[in-house]
Amino acid sequence: MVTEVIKTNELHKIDPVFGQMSFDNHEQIVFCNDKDTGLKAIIGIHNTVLGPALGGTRMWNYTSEWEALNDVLRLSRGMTYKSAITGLNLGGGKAVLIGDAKTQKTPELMLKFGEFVHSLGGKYITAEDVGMATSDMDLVRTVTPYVTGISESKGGAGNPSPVTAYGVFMGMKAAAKYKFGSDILEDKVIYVQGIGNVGEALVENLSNEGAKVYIADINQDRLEEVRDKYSVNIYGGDNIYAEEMDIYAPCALGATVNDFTINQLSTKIIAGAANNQLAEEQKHGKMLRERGIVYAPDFLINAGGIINVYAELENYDRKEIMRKTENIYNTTLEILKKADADNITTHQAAFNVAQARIDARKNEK
Ligand SMILES: NC(=O)c1ccc[n+]([C@@H]2O[C@H](COP(=O)([O-])OP(=O)(O)OC[C@H]3O[C@@H](n4cnc5c(N)ncnc54)[C@H](O)[C@@H]3O)[C@@H](O)[C@H]2O)c1
Repeated sequence: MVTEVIKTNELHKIDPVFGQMSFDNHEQIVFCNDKDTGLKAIIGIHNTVLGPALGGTRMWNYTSEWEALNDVLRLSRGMTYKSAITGLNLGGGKAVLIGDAKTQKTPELMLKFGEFVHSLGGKYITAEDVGMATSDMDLVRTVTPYVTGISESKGGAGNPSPVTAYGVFMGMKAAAKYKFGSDILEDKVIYVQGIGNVGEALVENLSNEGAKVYIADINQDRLEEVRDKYSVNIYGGDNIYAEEMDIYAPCALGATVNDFTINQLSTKIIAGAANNQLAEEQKHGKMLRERGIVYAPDFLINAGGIINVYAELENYDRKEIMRKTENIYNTTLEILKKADADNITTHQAAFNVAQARIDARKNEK
């Protein structure tokens, strides 16, 4: 990678970290580098008022360091509010590894990353995210206890994705109840964008309920595999946003609700697993509200995964995990109603509840 050295007399124009829009009073940002393994990672610790900052590690082939930094800042902030609204005693953190998970993720690199996590003494606890598998967390566990999402055979709660998908399914049902008066998804036209770990498990829940499911992904093999397994339809068009549908479920990467897509959207509900679906929370939240599209806040309905990994820290069982995840239905319905009553966006309504919990704890201290 060729990097230009910024001249010191130009530095003031850049404000590379604290000046970023996505920098929202993060407590700590850790840049990790290891020449031998090629590790380049950023750990973002947004807020630890409620507890240690827990959030997954994402490995992605970012086009620039700016993109990686922006991603980790947005993701770690999201974790703060996700844990807060879910009632967990956790703060918000996240890590990104810069590189292609398929070709650059080696055991040595993961171990080195684990050492960096360990050096933070438990202030940040990691788990899996895009580009990571349970086996990677098992490896990290050999160098630090500050990791969750490890396999069941090693005492962990296993892959969180099916639990995340179940929570999204619950949130989607609540949004349907609010919008259509019934939470039955049979015959509803639902587009699932991204059929990875969470997307596939969501498709399973939806097809069991008899929804008319369309799937989209950049991976053709995966599309065929999931279509054959659940008898769903592969989306063959080139602009998913403009398709007439009841529910759009973004389950790939974030920011798909943005200036380019929002006016094309022809859906009644947005409910999916991807983090940070709104490119700009205030602006795009408002635009969705004006257009009458019900948005089930991502950080609220995709909390099943964090509930699952939290169980590893608190030693609660599968039944309790599923009970807490099922409760996403009730919380979502409350938030949608509250947004209406207060005439604010659903994102803002969820955010306010989460922030109030953080503020209350801060005042207790
Ligand atoms: N795994 C969890 O428990 C969990 C928890 C909370 C949130 N999330 C979020 O949910 C999303 C999916 O997570 P995952 O674990 O299933 O990841 P994954 O890597 O298993 O799956 C992502 C899928 O999206 C596809 N994809 C990527 N870019 C795409 C595009 N432009 N259009 C269509 N498809 C595209 C990929 O090919 C892949 O199949 C991520 O945003 C993640 O942060 C996951």
